[in-house]
Amino acid sequence: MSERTVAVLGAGTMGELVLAGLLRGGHPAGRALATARRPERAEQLRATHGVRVVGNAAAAAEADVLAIGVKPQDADALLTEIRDSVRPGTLVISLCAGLTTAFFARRLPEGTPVVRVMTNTPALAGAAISAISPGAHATDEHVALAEELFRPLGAVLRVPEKQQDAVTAVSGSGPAYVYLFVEAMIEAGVLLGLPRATARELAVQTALGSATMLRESGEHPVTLREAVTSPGGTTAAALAELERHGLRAAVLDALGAARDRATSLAQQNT
Ligand SMILES: NC(=O)C1=CN([C@@H]2O[C@H](COP(=O)(O)OP(=O)(O)OC[C@H]3O[C@@H](n4cnc5c(N)ncnc54)[C@H](O)[C@@H]3O)[C@@H](O)[C@H]2O)C=CC1
Ligand SMILES: O=C(O)[C@@H]1CCC=N1
Repeated sequence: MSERTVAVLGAGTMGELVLAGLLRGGHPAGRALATARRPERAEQLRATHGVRVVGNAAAAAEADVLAIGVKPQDADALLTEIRDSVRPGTLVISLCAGLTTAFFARRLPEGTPVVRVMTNTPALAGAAISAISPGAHATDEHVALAEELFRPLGAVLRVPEKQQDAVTAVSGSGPAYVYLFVEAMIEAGVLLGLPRATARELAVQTALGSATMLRESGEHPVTLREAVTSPGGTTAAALAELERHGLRAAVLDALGAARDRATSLAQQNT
């Protein structure tokens, strides 16, 4: 990867995380480009990362790998802008929720390899999970390049493209569900009389510890939950309330809604 020039087109929240990961992984800043819509944003990217910030067409003409970090609704306009500048064999990597590799292929020169990646914001802490799917013209080598680009952000895995909308529902949007749950635990702690700082420390460390246990023990969540739940005890009382309020059904419906939204983004942007 280090001998290739990588451009992040639309370096917003996710694009900047990809850029930062690339540079953290030792990629020379001289071989990294970014594009931005606002001049202040361009200046910020230059100052923070020491990369060149250029126009979309110039980036597309120079780079060997293009990471597309714009919102799904902005992808069509961006692709129209760069189409005539993309060189044969340039690898295009989409970060966009919902949009298919076929959407990109239709708007790029014939045969352009496209790889679709769904990552998530814990990339900021090197703890993302990035799911990678090759499009029609992407080879194993292209997927390996995408893996190399996303590995500094955290874990990577390959998934068939037809699973990407479900992946988006689970892990792409997933951090928001976890933050909501932790936020609710903090508020509940405050309601029970704990100082806010104490409630925050207890809730955050409990989320971190529980996630660490899930990963390191390899146990099923049910087994870990049962180990916390004493007969007639406090946890059983709490879990009964969560079930009574339909937590499980709410999660099923929420992830279904996220998946459906990803699918409709694709339908609105064919
Ligand atoms: N935020 C998240 O947690 C995740 C987002 N994604 C996907 O990543 C993509 C980006 O999302 P965010 O980073 O959250 O959005 P964002 O709004 O922070 O970043 C998009 C950036 O693209 C820029 N942009 C738009 N059109 C442009 C153009 N023509 N030329 C240059 N720059 C342009 C915008 O100014 C903005 O800075 C989306 O497609 C989203 O579906 C995927 C996984 C997680
Ligand atoms: O909310 C969204 O549409 C993006 C995609 C996954 C996470 N954030």
